[in-house]
Amino acid sequence: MVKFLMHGCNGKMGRMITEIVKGEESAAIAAGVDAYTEVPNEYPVFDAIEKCDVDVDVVIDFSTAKAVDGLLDYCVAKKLPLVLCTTGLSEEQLKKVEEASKEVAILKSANMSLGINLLLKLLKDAAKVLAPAGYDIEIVERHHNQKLDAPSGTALALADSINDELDNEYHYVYDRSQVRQKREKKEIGISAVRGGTIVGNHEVIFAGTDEVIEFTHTAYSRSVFAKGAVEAGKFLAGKAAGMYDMGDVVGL
Ligand SMILES: NC(=O)C1=CN([C@@H]2O[C@H](COP(=O)(O)OP(=O)(O)OC[C@H]3O[C@@H](n4cnc5c(N)ncnc54)[C@H](OP(=O)(O)O)[C@@H]3O)[C@@H](O)[C@H]2O)C=CC1
Ligand SMILES: O=C(O)C1=N[C@H](C(=O)O)C[C@H](O)C1
Repeated sequence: MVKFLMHGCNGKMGRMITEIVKGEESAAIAAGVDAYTEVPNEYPVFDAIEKCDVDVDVVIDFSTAKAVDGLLDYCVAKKLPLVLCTTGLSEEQLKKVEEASKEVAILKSANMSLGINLLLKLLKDAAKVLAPAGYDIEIVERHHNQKLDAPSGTALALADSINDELDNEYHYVYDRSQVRQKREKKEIGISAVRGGTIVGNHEVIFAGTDEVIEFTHTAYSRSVFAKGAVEAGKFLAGKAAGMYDMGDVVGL
């Protein structure tokens, strides 16, 4: 039985994971951490990770970027593997994640769904053919009105996957209202829409002369992220220090 510490247990994702883990025979949530502790939970909940003294095997995190520094310190101190799903991390925090991964296993992924992780691969093939043929690349993401970060971590991961394939020669343009010139060839435009309860929608557009190819992924429920996170948690238990990704879990 793999015992999870659910970091951000009372948020939208934390609650979804709590429900999904109930149907698991090989995993359970042993403790939670959340800034919001005014609701009853089936497991002990702490209002700060430093206070958590429950024995666990893996930490699953869906919280907020400002909580990630303390989380990394805790995982390193307790030698705990970490499934890091929070998005919107700063450059400094990303470096801290790399440093921490020298001490513990860290699986960092902006999107735990199978569909997006497959798309990360498919886009490499598309970019290899379409970018040299002069197609412009644009990404549009849509999310609910409670989301803190923009653009989404997934949009950035999709752009990075394409850019890696193109020798990292492309730069990202987030706000065209400030760009008083025509689009450059080697740019990836990234636009964010926020509204209502949209769970998550990502479109990658390759626009050529008289031809457009679009890849679209839509999450209709947070369960696609939650199921991926639970699988990742089970996968990471007992793993050696290092950086892992969802490709390692789903075999991509
Ligand atoms: N990788 C993936 O597949 C996915 C990633 N995400 C990312 O996960 C994160 C959380 O998303 P979501 O669940 O929708 O957000 P929510 O805001 O619904 O949940 C976050 C929870 O974390 C709590 N929190 C705040 N500070 C701390 C702290 N110091 N320690 C522990 N918990 C804290 C919040 O409490 P309070 O509200 O009181 O501040 C809240 O309950 C976001 O960054 C989002 O982008 C989301 C979906 C999928
Ligand atoms: O905040 C969300 O809700 C989501 N965040 C992730 C991101 O920033 O990419 C993943 C998913 O799209 C939902």
